[in-house]
Amino acid sequence: MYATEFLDLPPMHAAAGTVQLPGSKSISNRLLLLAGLCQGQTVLHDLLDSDDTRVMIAALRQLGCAIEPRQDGGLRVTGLGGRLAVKQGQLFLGNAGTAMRPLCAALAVLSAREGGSFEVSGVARMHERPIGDLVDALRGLGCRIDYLGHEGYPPLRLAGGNVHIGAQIRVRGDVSSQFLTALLLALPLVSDHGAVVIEVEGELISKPYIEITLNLLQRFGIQVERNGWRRFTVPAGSVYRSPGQVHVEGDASSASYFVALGALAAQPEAPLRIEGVGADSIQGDIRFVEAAEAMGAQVKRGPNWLEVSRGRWPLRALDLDCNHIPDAAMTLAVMALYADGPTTLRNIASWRVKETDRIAAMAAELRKLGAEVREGDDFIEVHPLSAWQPAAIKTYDDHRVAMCFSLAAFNPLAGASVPVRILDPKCVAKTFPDYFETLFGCARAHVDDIPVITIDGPTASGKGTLASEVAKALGYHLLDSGSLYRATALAALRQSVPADDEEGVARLATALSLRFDDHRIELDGQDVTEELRREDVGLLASRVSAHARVRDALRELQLSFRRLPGLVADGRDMGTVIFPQAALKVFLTASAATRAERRHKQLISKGFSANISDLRQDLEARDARDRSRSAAPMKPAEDAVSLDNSALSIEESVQQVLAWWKQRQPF
Ligand SMILES: O=C(O)C1=C[C@@H](OP(=O)(O)O)[C@@H](O)[C@H](O)C1
Ligand SMILES: C=C(OP(=O)(O)O)C(=O)O
Repeated sequence: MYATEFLDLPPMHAAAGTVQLPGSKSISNRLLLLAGLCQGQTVLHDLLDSDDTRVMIAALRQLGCAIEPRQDGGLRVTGLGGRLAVKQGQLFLGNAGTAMRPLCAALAVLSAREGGSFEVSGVARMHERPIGDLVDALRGLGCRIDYLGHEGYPPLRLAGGNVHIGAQIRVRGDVSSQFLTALLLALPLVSDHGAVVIEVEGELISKPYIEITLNLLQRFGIQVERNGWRRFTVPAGSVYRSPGQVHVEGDASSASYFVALGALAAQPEAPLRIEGVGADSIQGDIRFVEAAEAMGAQVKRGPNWLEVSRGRWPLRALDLDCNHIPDAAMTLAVMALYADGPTTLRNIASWRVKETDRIAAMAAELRKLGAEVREGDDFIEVHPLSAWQPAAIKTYDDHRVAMCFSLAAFNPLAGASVPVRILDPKCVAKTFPDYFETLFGCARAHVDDIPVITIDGPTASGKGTLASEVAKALGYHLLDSGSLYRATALAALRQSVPADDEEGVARLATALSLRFDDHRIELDGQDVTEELRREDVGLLASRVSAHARVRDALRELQLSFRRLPGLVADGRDMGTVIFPQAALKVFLTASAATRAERRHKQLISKGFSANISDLRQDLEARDARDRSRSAAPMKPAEDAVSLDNSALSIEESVQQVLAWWKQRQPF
């Protein structure tokens, strides 16, 4: 996951390959609750691992459910058997509507029947998301529920009561379908003395989510009778029965970004393949595919996969009632930028009470890109875009805003070439923590569009640390080019190839088998991270790196580090030879005395003995050799900015480089 302050998406122009979807949020949280309420054990496979499911799991554990990971990746849940194991608790449910609403209903009826008191809360936005209709329905049933903040909103206290199932239970359905879902999931708990009838008042929205609820209840042995969308009956004596093992299908709402991407950027002969959902999905958002087809996507489907490519171009504008696909419809609003006329998405009033006011958020951010947008209480109209502007997209802690706006970075397909900045990209953790990694796995950009920052400088100037910190702050890849020369030197040592055998060392360099993994480096399958830092390896690296053929042999490997979303490369010739077009080149220096001192500290802390003046002599000799070699001598690029960090902390140097970088961005 990118936990950076922002993530800059360079202009991208194509997509291909295969995407594996994370599990469905709606299915995962329903299954967790059902497994938690029923008797015995249930093993859940391919469950979504994200903020929304983590809060649900944590809450169920607090309530006494044993939830353990299995060796095969499944999660074993031991249910409560419909009874409270714990009578008190304070549960934090983040911003997960699928945890807040159903857990409230379950705890309200359980505490009313068995006694107990539970406080449920969430993030600040959750305390602005309505729950009054559900509370009214549960109070009508005899549950005692107190508002701890504002009337109609969490946090709540669920504190006993006296359940009487006689009259019908009424619930409004026009603000969120999750209130009805919550009742359907919880009311089997009180069906022992008779059937429970739920009447829906007002127009029920987001109906397909009710179908998911009914489908999963059925898997747990509960057959709800349904009369249209008005009346639902939980039969008398309904008891949750574990199906033993359940598999969670991929998330259809998460699929929407890749279906859209295929429609925009995948060629028919190499469609984007999406695995995890398909024609057999029980999620309503699978019908996003039809909307994408209406806009021009070409889609092939199997039971649990989709293959999507561009059909019609530009996309065909759409006028669509999106009530049945409230979440995926946000993706259409960004696709609309690539259409042949204004697209109108209707009947989406519920957008206003979700992770943020989504109609307002989409309108504001689309306008930042330059789009003309009209919004009303329950619709949004988006015009296609011709004059794209680079924009820093605010994401309002809303995963879907972050994910759908990533599609705006494909503006080269509409004749533009501007980057898109996604602020606070970690908000995708709600349902798809690895969204951007997945996107970069299948998106393509022209190599010249992928930003590079080079940091060159002499030994012990601190460029490795600086580069690594800058890369971390921007979410970019890191190339420590020195490590490639060190690895070549180590290979030469191991295979007894003399350092002055240019041909022999170059052959080794060409055939290096290296693997980089989270700051560790493997040579021939063996972790050599520490060995590469040895002084003798460093000195030998300086010698072998003077050979032009060795440098040539490592060139392609270095270039291959330039991948989405960007690269920070450190070394001695990054800005002069390997990435001469880099947008920011830093030449880092520090006095020889400072560098010798740093190296000395480093060695002592690792338990090696060292002498400062010897170290200083060594590094001055090395500087001289690096500067005077004929192949790619170490020198600042003409357009490099110099940074002498002798008197700077690491943090200060990092901030300086980031400030230079930000100045060069168009946002
Ligand atoms: O029941 C569910 O799993 C959901 C129902 C929908 O909410 P509304 O019914 O509030 O539209 C949807 O937006 C949400 O992401 C998940
Ligand atoms: C509305 C959403 O979430 P929640 O389940 O919290 O309602 C969503 O995921 O788009």
